[in-house]
Amino acid sequence: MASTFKPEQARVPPALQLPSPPITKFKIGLCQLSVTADKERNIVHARAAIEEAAEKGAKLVVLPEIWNSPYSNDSFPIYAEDIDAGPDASPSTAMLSEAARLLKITIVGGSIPERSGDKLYNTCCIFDTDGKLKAKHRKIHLFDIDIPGKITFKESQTLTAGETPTVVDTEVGRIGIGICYDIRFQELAMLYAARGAHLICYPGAFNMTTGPLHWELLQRARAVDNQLYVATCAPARDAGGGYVAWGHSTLIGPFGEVLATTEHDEAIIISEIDYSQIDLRRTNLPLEKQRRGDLYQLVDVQRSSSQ
Ligand SMILES: NC(=O)CC(=O)C(=O)O
Repeated sequence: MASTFKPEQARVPPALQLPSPPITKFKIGLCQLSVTADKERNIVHARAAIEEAAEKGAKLVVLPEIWNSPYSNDSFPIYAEDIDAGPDASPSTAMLSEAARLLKITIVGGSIPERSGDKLYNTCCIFDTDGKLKAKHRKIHLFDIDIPGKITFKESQTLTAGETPTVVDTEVGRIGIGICYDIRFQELAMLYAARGAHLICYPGAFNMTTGPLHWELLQRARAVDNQLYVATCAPARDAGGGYVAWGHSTLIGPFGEVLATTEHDEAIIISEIDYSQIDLRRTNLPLEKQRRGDLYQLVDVQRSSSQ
């Protein structure tokens, strides 16, 4: 079969010059929240946590994956909101927008089940300091796994996968977004690095089987391979819930170092990000210059098809 693939067009250029965001040193707040079956309570609770993080100096606040609903295929259709239909149809994102505007902070709003037409997505909304919705990331890689006797979960029973990687320019830098299972796919993180991201945020809800072995390992791998910051935010553990989350929200630096983390209870992590560390580590280890583009290359499908 004839191929239309043109490697010379698809080649990813060396990592972009890092853009200069308005602030390069700031506090991030990771709100590891308890989530219940009561959506209204979840919204009020998330708002209080965002306010507390902002009070403690956070300029960027990150929420967990699926923070307004239990994490289950039965719940997704019931709790889903039509984000594009405006604040009345989406009380969860209306709250995030208002909080971002009033507190003048950037919010990476974890994720909620989104209804769009007859489809459901696992969607993260990013709000700017003026409360505007800057971007929406729909989980690209659905969590379909089967580890017999341990955990079987198939998000694809109810959810549709997103089609677009998301990189967004904010007051606190260029941020790439992934949701939970997206962290397992290193190409996505490489793509974000090539597009000049300073930070990748992964709202995520790993579980008691994969969490202990993979959660921190994957975060550190994404950070050290791409020499950027990685922030994750998980729900707090409910040992009696249907899906038991691993917790352990974390901030990783561009040298692969754990800068801040927590266990599985509710917590608000406040930690400092300093983007000068990215330049420092890229000078110490000039991986980008040493990459053997003559032997292997990453393909940015979107960029190559728009050329
Ligand atoms: N819940 C997820 O999307 C991912 C996860 O738990 C895993 O990859 O393990």
